[in-house]
Amino acid sequence: MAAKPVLHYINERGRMEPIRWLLAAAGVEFDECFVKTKDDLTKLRKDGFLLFQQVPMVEIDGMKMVQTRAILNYIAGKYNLYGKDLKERALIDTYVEGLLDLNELIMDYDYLSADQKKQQLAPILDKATNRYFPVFEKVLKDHGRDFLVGDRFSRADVHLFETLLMAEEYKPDILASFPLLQSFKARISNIPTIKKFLQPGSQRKPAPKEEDLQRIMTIFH
Ligand SMILES: N[C@@H](CCC(=O)N[C@@H](CS)C(=O)NCC(=O)O)C(=O)O
Repeated sequence: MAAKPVLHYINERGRMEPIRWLLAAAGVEFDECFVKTKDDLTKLRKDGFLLFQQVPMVEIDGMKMVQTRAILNYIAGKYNLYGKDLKERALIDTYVEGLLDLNELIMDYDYLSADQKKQQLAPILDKATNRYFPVFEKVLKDHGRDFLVGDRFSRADVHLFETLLMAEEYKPDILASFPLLQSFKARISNIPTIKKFLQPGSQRKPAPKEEDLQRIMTIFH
């Protein structure tokens, strides 16, 4: 049996969370080795495990992979979540890049101070509601299938689902004017691997707590 992938990152969602989601969606079990202090990060660097001195790093299939997108691409390709041909892959990439842009806004928001958060939430929610979600509502309408691309579940569905859940944390009724996104969410949440990852006690991470922000910052800066 192949070794489980090992994920090296802080015990927070950040840049690793889409990787956790994709592995979970593919039904792949993984282990996590948390970077808890600056010394832990320094050790990984000294051991030569971080090509650009950064995490996320994922040990998988004998490789020590860095760069979030490269890791996601590998997992998606390996577990058939990357479309049936190059054109589907191009479409999936387009959707995923848009979603990762939005995801990054939310991730950066998670690490702001309480004061900064007050100012920054509205523009992020505005972008989600007026720029990104209408695109996916229209894709679902025009495509008329259960999934965003082709006839099967792909990484685009996983990233959209993850992003919808995150946006709802900050505005629970954010999908009110997107009926197809609501039904998409209900459908995807019933896929067994996704259902499992949604259960309490899974390796899914919540938003970082205010009291942990300072400690997290000292690891990276
Ligand atoms: N492009 C990289 C960016 C990785 C990155 O910025 N990682 C942060 C943690 S989330 C880090 O390791 N920061 C320390 C540093 O850049 O020295 C990726 O997507 O993996």
